[in-house]
Amino acid sequence: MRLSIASDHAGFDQKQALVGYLAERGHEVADRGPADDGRVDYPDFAEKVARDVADGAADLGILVCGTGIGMAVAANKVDGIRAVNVVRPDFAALAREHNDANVLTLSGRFVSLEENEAIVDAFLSTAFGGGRHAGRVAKIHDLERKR
Ligand SMILES: O=C(CO)[C@H](O)[C@H](O)[C@H](O)COP(=O)(O)O
Repeated sequence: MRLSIASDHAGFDQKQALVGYLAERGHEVADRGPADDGRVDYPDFAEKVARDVADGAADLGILVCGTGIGMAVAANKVDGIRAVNVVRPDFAALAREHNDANVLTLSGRFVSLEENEAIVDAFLSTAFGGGRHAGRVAKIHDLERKR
């Protein structure tokens, strides 16, 4: 799978670890930064990953900040993005199956790396269910045209 990943300073250590974790599992990983743990603003990095996904350069995106909340809020401002902030694996699977979520945002400060790896595994291994969910996802995108 082609993945785009980024963080802010609060998610940097886990982002670095996840890049290796995902590459070891055969994914093509585009690390969109930052390159060190210096203080940065999460919207700048959320936009990079969100645009990779929205433009089709990546299949799915992963963002890590302190809570994952700021990254989700920012990424969802890009048309076509359905970013979800997830702290448990079953929610990650449901976000893919029901919501066709295309960006996963993680907490680097409140969730362990091992837990986040399990969340990522669930997210990447679950397909969109379609069916009754497809019309609901289409209605989400109708909202973009009403902005
Ligand atoms: O946006 C966030 C909270 O919703 C992220 O967790 C950020 O990483 C956090 O705000 C960064 O905080 P800091 O005090 O500037 O390190």
